[in-house]
Amino acid sequence: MTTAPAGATALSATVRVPALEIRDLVVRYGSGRKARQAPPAIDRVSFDIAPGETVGLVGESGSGKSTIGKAVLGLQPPTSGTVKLHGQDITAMSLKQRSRLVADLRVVFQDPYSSLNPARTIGQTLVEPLRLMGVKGPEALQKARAGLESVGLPADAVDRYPSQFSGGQRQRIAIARALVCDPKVVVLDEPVSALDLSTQAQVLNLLADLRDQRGLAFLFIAHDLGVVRFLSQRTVVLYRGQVMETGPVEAVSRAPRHPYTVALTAAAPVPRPAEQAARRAAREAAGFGTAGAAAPSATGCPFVPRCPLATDVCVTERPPLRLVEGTEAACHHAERVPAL
Ligand SMILES: Nc1ncnc2c1ncn2[C@@H]1O[C@H](COP(=O)(O)OP(=O)(O)OP(=O)(O)O)[C@@H](O)[C@H]1O
Repeated sequence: MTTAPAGATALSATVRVPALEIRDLVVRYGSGRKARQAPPAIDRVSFDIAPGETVGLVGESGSGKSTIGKAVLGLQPPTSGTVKLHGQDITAMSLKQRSRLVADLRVVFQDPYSSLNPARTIGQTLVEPLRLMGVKGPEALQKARAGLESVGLPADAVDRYPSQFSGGQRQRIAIARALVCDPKVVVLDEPVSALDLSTQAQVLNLLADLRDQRGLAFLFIAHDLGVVRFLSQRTVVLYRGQVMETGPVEAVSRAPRHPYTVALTAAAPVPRPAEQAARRAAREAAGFGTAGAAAPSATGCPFVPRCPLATDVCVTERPPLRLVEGTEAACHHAERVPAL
């Protein structure tokens, strides 16, 4: 993680301010007593992203990935905690103040078919965010044309409509729209999951090149580690709104230290059937997929009902993140987690 310790003034000149800093984020949906009693959708999540870095946010459906993305983009107000963009707390800003950040913080959504307005030309779509920044007329059009070229599309695509492009090309247009304002942080919400495998690889390569050329910070949201591994330096594994494990993506993928990461990795499809079968067998031999020994509890680890390693302490005490062999895992039994 890239944060300086509190009060580290002498060091501050040499410590890079993270592009994005999330601290103790809690998000609850709804209001009233029932909502307050239910577990929050996001429960005390913290992580940073440095300029030029990609952090992959992974977890099963419903784990809270999109909610974190929405909180970062200001689409869902946090219940508590902070989200800082280049050191500025954006959760405390008014809508007017936030609108000035429109250029610094952008998003690419999953579905390139529904995210582009079919009735607008590509030029109109790309010029819109520039107009909000006060860039208009020929200058805006020139930026739109340059934006298309930067994602490998011809500049004259400005005159065409989304229906004239394939899924991969549309996702390139969505990336051009996100980058046309020269942002610092981009939320990539499952940006390749609607594309076929070879197109996925091309779009991921393009994103990596653009990140490296421009020093962009990416928050890359995906269901499994396999996809984020290609683009991310670090990963945050989420389950029921809590961070289960975080660390360098290679270490977390190769030797996970949380039983949930093991289950998630073993469940992800791999191109070689023999490897897939071996992973499934290892996972079943370790007891994953069967009910754990202990019952779930509001105070303990949320993975207890599915965890083959769970003991009494897991029911009563929420395990803090701790460093175990190169990754940080929130597991009382991280040392006993079987190898993949
Ligand atoms: N608008 C909402 N109102 C109430 N609950 C919501 C709302 N949006 C999400 N949730 C709940 O918050 C939790 C986290 O959902 P979220 O969509 O962030 O998960 P996710 O990991 O992004 O899932 P997916 O991969 O399916 O998009 C889930 O329990 C979900 O039911």
